[in-house]
Amino acid sequence: MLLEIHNLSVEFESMQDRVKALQAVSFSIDEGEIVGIVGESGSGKSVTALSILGLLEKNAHISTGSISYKGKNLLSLPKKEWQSLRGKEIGMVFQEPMTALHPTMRIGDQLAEVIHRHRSISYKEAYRQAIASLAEVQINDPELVARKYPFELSGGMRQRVVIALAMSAPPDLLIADEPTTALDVTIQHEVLKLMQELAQKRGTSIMLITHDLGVVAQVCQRVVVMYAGEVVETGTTEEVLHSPCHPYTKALIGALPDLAEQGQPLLAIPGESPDLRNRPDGCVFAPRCSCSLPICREDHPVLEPAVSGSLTHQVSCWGRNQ
Ligand SMILES: Nc1ncnc2c1ncn2[C@@H]1O[C@H](COP(=O)(O)OP(=O)(O)OP(=O)(O)O)[C@@H](O)[C@H]1O
Ligand code: NI
Repeated sequence: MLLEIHNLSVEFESMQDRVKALQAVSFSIDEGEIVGIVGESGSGKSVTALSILGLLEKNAHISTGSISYKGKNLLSLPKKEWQSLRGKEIGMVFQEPMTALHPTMRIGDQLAEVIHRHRSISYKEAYRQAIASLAEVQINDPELVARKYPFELSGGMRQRVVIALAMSAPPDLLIADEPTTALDVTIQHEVLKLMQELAQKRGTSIMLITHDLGVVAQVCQRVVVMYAGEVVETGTTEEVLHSPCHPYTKALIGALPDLAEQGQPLLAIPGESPDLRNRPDGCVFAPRCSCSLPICREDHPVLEPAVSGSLTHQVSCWGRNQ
């Protein structure tokens, strides 16, 4: 197993209150696997990503759990070691490519600089490889693009450059937080395909955060469904999308006209998400659930096999056998 998150809980503290953003999150990512993380806004997807990267804000407090990467718990690693994994072994791509790029540095130099830093080769050779990596992310005329500044490129081109940057080390794990949300649908498709191909070629695992179940259907082998900072269901893409078990997953999928179609953001389901400052004792989804039982308001369910004996398909729901 490349990455194993176990029982991870994260709280944000402020003067007034304490927001429990993640509650006992557990899931894993295997070598070469693309795992989709889905869930409505505020469900804790980005906090999970930032926890792995060691980029949580100062007011965040990891109250329980471990994040084991290649068998080492990142949370107990010296800060320096964790930092050196980031950008090298663990790459990242975020929604807004501009944040990853230096605004006043030419594309070719940015890439060459990173490549030069991670490998023991001359700058000249690194620049040559930078051009090659631009070609690899299917940028036409890479020599020309290498001389441009980020603001001179379209959003889709910029995100390709960021992917080239993230893949240049190359990483064993790529954490992509809604990498294509800001792009238009046809470009989204191309950029995703590109990430998928690069990952396959290099054996890179991807943790892909997305709002788009069509994207999951297309590129992910496994899915983790999050709700209010908890994993409520997980399984192979086939299991989760075709035999969803949790009422929340069912609601998400039921609201979609066509799963195979990309570019359909998750629709809002009725009701409000729970107050993360004051988590309910029972199931977090119970107040919005159309099939809740008396026990759902009292006791917290845990992840258990969705059908008896299943090792992959797990769900946290008292009504799972009904
Ligand atoms: N620095 C912070 N201080 C306080 N609360 C925070 C902070 N960062 C995140 N949170 C809270 O943690 C919860 C989870 O946020 P997160 O950004 O992980 O959601 P998300 O699933 O990525 O949502 P989206 O789909 O909108 O990106 C939210 O309720 C958010 O308000
Ligand atoms: Ni997010």
